[in-house]
Amino acid sequence: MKSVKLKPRELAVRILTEVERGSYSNLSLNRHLTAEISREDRALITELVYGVIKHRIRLDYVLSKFSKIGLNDINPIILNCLRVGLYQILFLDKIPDYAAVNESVNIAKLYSKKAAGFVNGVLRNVIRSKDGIDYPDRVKDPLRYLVVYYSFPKWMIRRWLDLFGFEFTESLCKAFNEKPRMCVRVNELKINKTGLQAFLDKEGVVHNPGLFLEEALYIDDGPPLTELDSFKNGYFQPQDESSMLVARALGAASGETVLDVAAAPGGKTTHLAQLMKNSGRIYAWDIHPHRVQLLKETCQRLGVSIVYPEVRDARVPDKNLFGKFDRVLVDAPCSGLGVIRRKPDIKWTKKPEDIPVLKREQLQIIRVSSQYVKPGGILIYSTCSIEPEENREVVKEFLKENRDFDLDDIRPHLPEALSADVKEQYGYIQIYPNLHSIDGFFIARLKRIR
Ligand SMILES: C[S@@+](CC[C@H](N)C(=O)[O-])C[C@H]1O[C@@H](n2cnc3c(N)ncnc32)[C@H](O)[C@@H]1O
Repeated sequence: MKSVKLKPRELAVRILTEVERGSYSNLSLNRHLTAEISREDRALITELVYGVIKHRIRLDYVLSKFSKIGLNDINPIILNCLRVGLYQILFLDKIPDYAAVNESVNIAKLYSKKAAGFVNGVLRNVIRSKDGIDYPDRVKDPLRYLVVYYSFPKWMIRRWLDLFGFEFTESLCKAFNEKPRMCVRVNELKINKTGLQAFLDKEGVVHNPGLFLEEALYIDDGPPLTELDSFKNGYFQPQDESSMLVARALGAASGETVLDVAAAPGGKTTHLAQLMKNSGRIYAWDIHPHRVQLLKETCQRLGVSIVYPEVRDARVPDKNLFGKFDRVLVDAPCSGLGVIRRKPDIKWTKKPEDIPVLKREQLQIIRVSSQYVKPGGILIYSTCSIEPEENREVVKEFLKENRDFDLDDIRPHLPEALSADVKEQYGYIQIYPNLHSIDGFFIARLKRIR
């Protein structure tokens, strides 16, 4: 059966079933959302897939109250039919409840009449009682309430309650469940901002200015980005504003020699090249060959010619390069717990035991990479995580064992609206989606003082 023949909800059920079997949701969506599918249908399928992934615990909690069969005993495809139907009933106002039920029943019919009857019965029962669903008590059992109502694994909520307390954790959960806006960076090597805005207007794209940065634009509606001529011509690069702050914080100037040790797919490398006006040299490494290939393609599309990509393991030191770089960027592999808005699978794929493993790897990478910085040079350490172990603890441990480095004031390199949030010692910033409306990120600026 070819995907293009499937109806949007059928396709959503199929993608969700693939994701449960181990596919990444974004890759599965890209594979199935072919050009033949209308813009509206693509938007609906994406909404249903991400919605069900984001709200899985809450959906299953409600279903288990209305199903006589235990959820583990339901065929995975039928269970996803139920989840897709329920997601529309609970979260999408624009779809009438009866339409959501009928569509799920029709998909179930493809499997068996009995399954269709079951789906119909469960969803109709939910509709009758949807305003009186009994969730865990917010005051008496805050942990379980947050887990169920916002659908996060218990270990994450426990960790955040310890770190931030209830109010902040709840607002963090809400922000992570919001639909992220698509942000792009104007590629000033090829076009200026007004030029790009005019081009996007002609392509029927609805765009709005960045929240913090001149070079950022939000794309709020329009055709799929990668199909636009403005994309193919390399006039912009999809990138969140948080991620753009990293290259800004490094502060590289034209003509300098820069090393980016974990560079693929190249969002920050190509931003650096832009800030350096495509003059100087950027050595860009990544451990994964297929990702280095992506980086090369991005450089080519954006007209960046000062990047020297290489497949390399940043944990392995290269003595010949010690002290050779004006600036080094360590955009470390991390848990990604700051970007759950964009990658909801992270809720279910990351485990608490991953964090100490990542921390060890991050420390290894920063220790080795710091040796490439010239005396007086700058080292940036960044992650898209909000976990202190991967962030300020890595920096703290690194500084404790490296008297050659010190924190350097990051504030002059940040937009004013954010520099106010930099805490004493002024060397780093932690960005949270609930406070700043951009992805969760950590950026530390260190200087080699000896
Ligand atoms: C956060 S991502 C980098 C994103 C990139 N800087 C950008 O802005 O597009 C981290 C990268 O580190 C790479 N990586 C993981 N372990 C590595 C290692 N030991 N050496 C070099 N790269 C590594 C991963 O393949 C991944 O591409």
